[in-house]
Amino acid sequence: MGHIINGKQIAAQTQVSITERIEAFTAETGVKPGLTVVLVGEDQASQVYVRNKEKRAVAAGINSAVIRLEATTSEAELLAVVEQLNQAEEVHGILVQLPLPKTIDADKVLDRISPLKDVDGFHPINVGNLAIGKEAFVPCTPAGIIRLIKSTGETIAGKEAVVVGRSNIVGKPVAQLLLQENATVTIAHSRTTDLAAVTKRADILVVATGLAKFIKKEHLKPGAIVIDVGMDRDENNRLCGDVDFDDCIDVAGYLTPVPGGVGPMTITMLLENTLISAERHTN
Ligand SMILES: NC(=O)C1=CN([C@@H]2O[C@H](COP(=O)(O)OP(=O)(O)OC[C@H]3O[C@@H](n4cnc5c(N)ncnc54)[C@H](OP(=O)(O)O)[C@@H]3O)[C@@H](O)[C@H]2O)C=CC1
Ligand SMILES: Nc1nc(=O)c2c([nH]1)NC[C@@H]1CN(c3ccc(C(=O)N[C@@H](CCC(=O)O)C(=O)O)cc3)C=[N+]21
Ligand SMILES: [Mg+2]
Repeated sequence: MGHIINGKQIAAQTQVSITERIEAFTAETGVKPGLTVVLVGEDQASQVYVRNKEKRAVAAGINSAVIRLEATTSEAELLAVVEQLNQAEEVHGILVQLPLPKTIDADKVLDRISPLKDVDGFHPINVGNLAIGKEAFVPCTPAGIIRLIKSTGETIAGKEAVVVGRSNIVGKPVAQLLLQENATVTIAHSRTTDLAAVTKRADILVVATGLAKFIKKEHLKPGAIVIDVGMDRDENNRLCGDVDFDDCIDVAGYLTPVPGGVGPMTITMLLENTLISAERHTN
């Protein structure tokens, strides 16, 4: 029987120490870290994330704001909002919730967020700095994944790590971080021939496909650390991951559940990035 990695608990514990750092920072400087989330349209899933983020940011001592814009908002209007936030002194972190409506060019919007306020780590400057090993805002989901892997007490260096998925927001940056931790990294995707042969090599398997219960025990090396990034819906419209939890839990060494795994840790990392940004803007 594999161990369940309790992301919810680890996220809460990590938030305690971030909250203490924020209290000390605010006591010393008189500045409250500020995070503004921009939500365009009514994407159901995004509404849930935004609500969770706001609650936890406020609890951590962060000045949290949400700008809700109609789905019909034009690209020019959104760019103007971003520009205003870039200029606003009390705003240290800007997060534009993805996906954006198809009428808006998301890359263009991400380009316009000040890299110094880009707490998502999605701006090309931060992506580039991460790739060359310089200081950067590290994307929250990948950063949280590394923390969850480390929580097992297993070492990453020298291990075979396989990432399934190559998106800019999860697959590619988590592969970069695993490489920085000295894992031997393979990235698989929809054009991979014989996926199971690749994933079976993994001591550490990170899955970010968006395909409900896609990974089965046949994909796993016994004892592997398995990180499930998916936020999917099963046949009963219940939240589930990309990994078939019940099928895999007896073969995996460690497995993250959905919900209660990667998601809560993502939010904790966002709070930490907001604190880091406030410190950089203030010192
Ligand atoms: N918990 C959290 O904090 C977060 C959760 N998520 C969730 O993670 C999941 C992935 O998100 P995201 O990375 O944005 O997804 P994308 O849809 O952007 O990327 C999915 C990736 O999976 C690959 N893929 C699709 N089908 C297969 C297949 N049959 N075999 C192997 N690879 C395949 C795609 O390959 P190709 O490139 O060839 O098309 C692509 O690279 C979603 O469920 C999302 O909701 C996302 C962000 C944060
Ligand atoms: N600019 C941008 N940055 C993101 O980081 C970003 C984004 N856009 N768009 C959407 C994805 C997805 N994402 C999640 C964050 C937290 C949970 C989360 O808190 N999940 C909880 C609760 C889920 C629930 O109850 O519905 C859990 O898994 O236990 C999930 C998903 C961030 N993303
Ligand atoms: Mg995507």
